[in-house]
Amino acid sequence: MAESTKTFKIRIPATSANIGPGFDVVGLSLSLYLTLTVTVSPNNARSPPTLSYSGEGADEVPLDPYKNLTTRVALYVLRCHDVSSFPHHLAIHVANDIPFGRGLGSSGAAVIAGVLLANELASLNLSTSRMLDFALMVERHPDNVTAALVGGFVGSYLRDLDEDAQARVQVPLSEVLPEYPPDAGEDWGRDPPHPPEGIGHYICFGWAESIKAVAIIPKFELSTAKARDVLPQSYSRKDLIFNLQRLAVLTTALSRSPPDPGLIYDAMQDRVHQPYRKQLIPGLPEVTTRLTPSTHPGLLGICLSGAGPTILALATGNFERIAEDAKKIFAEKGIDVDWKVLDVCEGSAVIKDGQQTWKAA
Ligand SMILES: Nc1ncnc2c1ncn2[C@@H]1O[C@H](COP(=O)(O)OP(=O)(O)OP(=O)(O)O)[C@@H](O)[C@H]1O
Ligand SMILES: N[C@@H](CCO)C(=O)O
Repeated sequence: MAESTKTFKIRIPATSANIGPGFDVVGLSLSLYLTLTVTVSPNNARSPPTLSYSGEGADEVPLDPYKNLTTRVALYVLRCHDVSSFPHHLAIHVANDIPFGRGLGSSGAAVIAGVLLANELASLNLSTSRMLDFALMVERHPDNVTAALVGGFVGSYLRDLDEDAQARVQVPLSEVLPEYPPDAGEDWGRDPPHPPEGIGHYICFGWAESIKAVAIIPKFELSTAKARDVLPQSYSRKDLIFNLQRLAVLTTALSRSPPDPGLIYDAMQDRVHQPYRKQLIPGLPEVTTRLTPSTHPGLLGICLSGAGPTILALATGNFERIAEDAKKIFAEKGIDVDWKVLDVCEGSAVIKDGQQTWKAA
């Protein structure tokens, strides 16, 4: 029987990590998506995969599948399962709503897209936990990738690994995602570093339905690497306790209906990353202190989204005023912003013939 064309979509949400005190711990999936439309045609003649992009990042992202983050991650996962190349006649169109380098988890989404792509192309049937292992070999903090994969408001940690497993997760990223030569063929390279089992563990928290996220997105990029470089290597006991106390309260406070603005506003304060990042984001201290539940009824709390520069305001109403007032403060610093009101949404999905065929379990 002749094989038919295989088509499916992969949809990954944006994410906001940290939510104030939960640096590298909590993430929230938001209703802005990276969508891949994948077609594999039934033709055995050798042909390289083709990649096209529309939307955010379309003018800067590499379209060479051996250089693009999503397809390189897919190839890594395939090679770990003895599949040495992409299928012939593979075409991928990426429609992207998630702006690059803004603190909305664009790289985490691209990595999860690569893992799901490999899982579908080679029918690997990986568990959610194993998918997370592969993602964590590439993006080494768990907050964005976990929230992108499983969805909702999620807390995660990296397990203390034994010596051998620890060495495996610490291999340089260049070995996990090598620079493939242009004519990378079936026999390319040596065995890739396989992830140990169960690198990351997570739990999904509740989320009060009335809470939406206002993303105030400055029109400049800040790479996560640069925003991590400004952080200190160690912290005082006082600052760590400050964050731990707030995070413990925040994870439950955001699940309660009606939400308590006084409690949430305080619980979203942070002393671990935001104070150090203000030098990279003009307007950050002003926006996060001048907008409060008293000045802007409906506002619950306000923080840096991920590594920034986006500001995340959690609110039950008054969205436009919150966003426009934040915009005015940024304008005083000469920074133009876009803003969007987003819902907390489900995690990643694979869709065939309009039906969802995979979601995290
Ligand atoms: N859809 C995509 N396809 C390919 N590469 C991407 C895609 N999205 C992001 N990237 C790569 O990831 C880089 C941005 O990653 P970075 O970690 O600096 O920021 P971010 O993930 O948007 O923010 P944060 O981690 O703070 O939420 C882009 O410059 C690009 O190289
Ligand atoms: N927790 C990470 C999220 C960005 O990817 C950070 O703030 O650096």
